[in-house]
Amino acid sequence: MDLLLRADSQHLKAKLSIGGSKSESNRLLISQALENGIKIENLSNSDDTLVLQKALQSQEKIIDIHHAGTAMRFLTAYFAGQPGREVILTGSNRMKERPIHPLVEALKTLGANIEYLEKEGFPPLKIKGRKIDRNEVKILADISSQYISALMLLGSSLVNGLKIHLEGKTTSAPYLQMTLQLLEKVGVKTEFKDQSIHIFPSKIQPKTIAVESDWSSASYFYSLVALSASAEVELTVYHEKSLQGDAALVEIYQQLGVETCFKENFVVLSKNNQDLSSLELDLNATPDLAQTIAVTCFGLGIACKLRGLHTLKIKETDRLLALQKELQKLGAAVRVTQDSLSLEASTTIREGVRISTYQDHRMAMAFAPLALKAPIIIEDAEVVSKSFPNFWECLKKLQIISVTNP
Ligand SMILES: O=C(O)C1=C[C@@H](OP(=O)(O)O)[C@@H](O)[C@H](O)C1
Ligand SMILES: C=C(OP(=O)(O)O)C(=O)O
Repeated sequence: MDLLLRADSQHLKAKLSIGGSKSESNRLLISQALENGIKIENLSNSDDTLVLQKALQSQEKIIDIHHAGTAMRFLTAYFAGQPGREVILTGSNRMKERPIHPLVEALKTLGANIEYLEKEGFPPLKIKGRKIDRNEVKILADISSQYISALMLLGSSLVNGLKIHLEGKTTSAPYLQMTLQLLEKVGVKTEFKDQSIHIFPSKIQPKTIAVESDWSSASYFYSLVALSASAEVELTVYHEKSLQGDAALVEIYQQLGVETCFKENFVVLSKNNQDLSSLELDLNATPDLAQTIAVTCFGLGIACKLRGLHTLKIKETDRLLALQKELQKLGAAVRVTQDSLSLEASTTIREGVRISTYQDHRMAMAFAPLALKAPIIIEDAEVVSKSFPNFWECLKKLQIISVTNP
């Protein structure tokens, strides 16, 4: 389904309830599978969470996690440590191109039995679960933090705990902190010192945990507010103290003219004047914000230089190339390298351009706010369900009107 989007008003006013964080939800689902007394409130309704939940309940031999990176990585470690269980873990065509060898090799050194069924180093995998009693492992930390979170979650179930030594420059570091803090919340003792993470032998506690709403999903409303004439947009449930690294939005978008006011369990976003002519950021810690920020800068006519983006090439699509192609269609002058994107300030935005989304939810959601500047067509708009199934409903509440299959 393609959607033509146009804004009925440049003034945004709405109260929106955003779904639970998929990252927090997916970690807690693994902890819950290990200790079923754990209760989760405000669980994400994203496809990535539903697919993980279904996989954990399934007794089937073949488990297909589609596009969900965290599900693929967390389940690889989880099933490797389930004695007597044998599964084939597979995913979408794109998932079969997303590397998993650092995690598989680390698990094998711990004694796991895992085979690659197609291409060496990539899903699908055949996993024969075993009791894992070795307790020390090293892993490359610069490709995806999800491998390390997967090991930490497994470590919380091991009788001897687990010591994980990180090699190379850590990418997406706040996601490791999120895993550690959620493990602590369910009673697992952890320590992260220098380049080593220690998960101490612990008994997971049957706690009730409330998931905060998803800050990556909030980014699209920050972009909308930045591109509006004026705004008063309430988003629930958010707190000033977050486990999610993408809460860094608050500071980043302050530079782009968005003010955040924290209330009891929600935030109010409003529009301030900004006179920035260019923005330079290292997004190594917050890769999921890159597309939103690049598009906001384009819409505001601000130049930007975004660095620390090497992981974008192995996400749902090659996000650097996808951004470059689609921004160019709109008239942008943009260059990309293996790990950066530079955008020149532009004064015009072409109208009625069809934006391809490359089966990437964030391509659809990052470009949608440009409807405030010019009518825009988003192709395969249903892709948003990977992380944010209610996204288009929220846009409707902000009077961004959509026409189906233009
Ligand atoms: O652990 C997580 O929940 C995630 C970690 C990040 O991936 P990488 O560590 O692969 O960058 C992020 O991009 C992804 O959306 C969610
Ligand atoms: C990269 C993402 O997800 P994953 O790696 O879990 O598929 C994302 O949600 O932007």
